[in-house]
Amino acid sequence: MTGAAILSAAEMRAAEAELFATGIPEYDVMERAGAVAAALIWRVGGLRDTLVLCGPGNNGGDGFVIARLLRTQGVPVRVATTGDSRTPSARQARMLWDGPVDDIGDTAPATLLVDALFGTGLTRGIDDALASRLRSLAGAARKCFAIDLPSGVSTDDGALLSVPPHYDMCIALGALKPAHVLAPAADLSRQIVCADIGIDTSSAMTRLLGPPILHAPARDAHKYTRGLVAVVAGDMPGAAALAACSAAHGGAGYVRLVTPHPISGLPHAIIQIADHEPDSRNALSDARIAALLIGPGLGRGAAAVARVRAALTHGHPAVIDADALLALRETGFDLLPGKAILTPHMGEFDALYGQVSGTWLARAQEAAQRSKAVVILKGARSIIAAPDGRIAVSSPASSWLSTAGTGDVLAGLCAARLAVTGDPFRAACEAVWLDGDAARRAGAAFVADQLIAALPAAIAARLSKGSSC
Ligand SMILES: NC(=O)C1=CN([C@@H]2O[C@H](COP(=O)(O)OP(=O)(O)OC[C@H]3O[C@@H](n4cnc5c(N)ncnc54)[C@H](O)[C@@H]3O)[C@@H](O)[C@H]2O)[C@@H](O)CC1
Ligand SMILES: Nc1ncnc2c1ncn2[C@@H]1O[C@H](COP(=O)(O)OP(=O)(O)O)[C@@H](O)[C@H]1O
Ligand SMILES: [K+]
Repeated sequence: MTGAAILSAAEMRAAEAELFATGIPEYDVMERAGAVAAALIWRVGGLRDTLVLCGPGNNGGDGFVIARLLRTQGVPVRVATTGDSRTPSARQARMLWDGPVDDIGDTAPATLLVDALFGTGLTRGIDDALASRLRSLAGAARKCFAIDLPSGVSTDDGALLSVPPHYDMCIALGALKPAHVLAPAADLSRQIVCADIGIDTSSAMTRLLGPPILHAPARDAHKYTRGLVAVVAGDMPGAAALAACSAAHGGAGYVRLVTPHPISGLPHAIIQIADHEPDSRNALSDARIAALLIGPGLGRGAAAVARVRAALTHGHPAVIDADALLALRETGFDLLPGKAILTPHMGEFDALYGQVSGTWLARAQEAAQRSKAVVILKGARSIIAAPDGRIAVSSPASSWLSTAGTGDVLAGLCAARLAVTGDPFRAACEAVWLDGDAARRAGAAFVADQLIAALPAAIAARLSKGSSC
């Protein structure tokens, strides 16, 4: 899996412990962290007067290193603290700082503010007086930097434990944390930069969604080897039509729309199969179907549940969306094929899985394990979870996606990528990435049809070198 690693506070501590076990002293890692952060602040802030706020733990220790290194560059730096430094590394960093140390309660503001109060060690909301002092110093500064995390956020779920200010840059140390990718904490910083401090993150199971590498069809490809997608339509044919078009533009070799009523206005390339049998038996028994999509416009009630049940008996790799997700409440998850992608938005997620506790990452993970399927929890940032523990979190997508039919487009795209790759997690990751990129290309106020039109360009941009189009 590509994309920057996302580690929880406990995983970060374990990764640091592994690094220390190789013989690297903890303080050296703090120096490294401070050096990378100071270089980033120097690049943005230059010689402007700077106030570094240092807390009692190692986050505060990072702050003392940053202050010392900026000072050696000639930056006028002041440090203000909440009190004593409580860890050995923080004390060492403080000892090496030879400038004055103010009390945070009465220090003067500066042009640049560096928040090194609390990082992954925050256990509860910071008290109101300190939180309000942080906000007023940040409000008086021209630029604010958060070291590792904005002080006052919960590392593992992105909740705000107190009311933090907004930052121009958050410098994540060693790895991203869930609070860097989950709202509301993730929305506090205009820019989030991850600083390499020597932590090995190669085995991280949770990652930011990275750009996929796609391949043009093989030289000897034909429509069936490229992937046959069957889309099952229902009561509202428009949604299935959108999904079918999306599958066709998403790279499938052949798209069949199995529909009870002929749909006009579709591209001729989409083959419509009249479905006069309620169980679609003949239309779906073709062993060449590489991905089945059911849900967009399906409808609800006993007939829809029966249709889902019948469609899934063929065992084709499947994408289950919209109304078909609700039907799964009746059928249970055992009906799902070995390769399946479920695409609930938050409402469908709650309806399907009930109240699952924990962070959104943990909830998506538990849902994937319970249903033994890849789950895309859709939202401004979508979470893609596989039953084996892998999770990818997308960067925020264009908010213009909040328009009717874009879920159908994503479902069709998932089906196309599933048909092409045969790998549900990879397909889901590719689909979410391409969907987000197509939305960016579609610009403002697009409708779902225009999102589909932008898919070929999004795919072309991710083709591997050597792929011809
Ligand atoms: N362990 C390491 O080697 C490294 C740690 N690093 C830094 O260390 C940070 C984690 O350090 P710590 O574990 O010391 O934790 P923090 O520095 O985030 O904060 C912990 C301290 O704050 C106190 N505290 C927690 N919640 C509080 C609250 N609501 N009000 C007042 N005090 C509160 C705790 O009692 C403790 O003294 C990371 O975020 C990162 O910035 C980096 O230097 C990289 C290396
Ligand atoms: N505010 C937003 N910012 C970014 N993406 C969004 C936002 N709101 C919705 N989306 C995306 O738009 C799509 C909407 O899907 P869905 O709710 O199923 O819509 P529909 O049923 O109308 O097709 C999902 O891919 C979701 O991730
Ligand atoms: K901080």
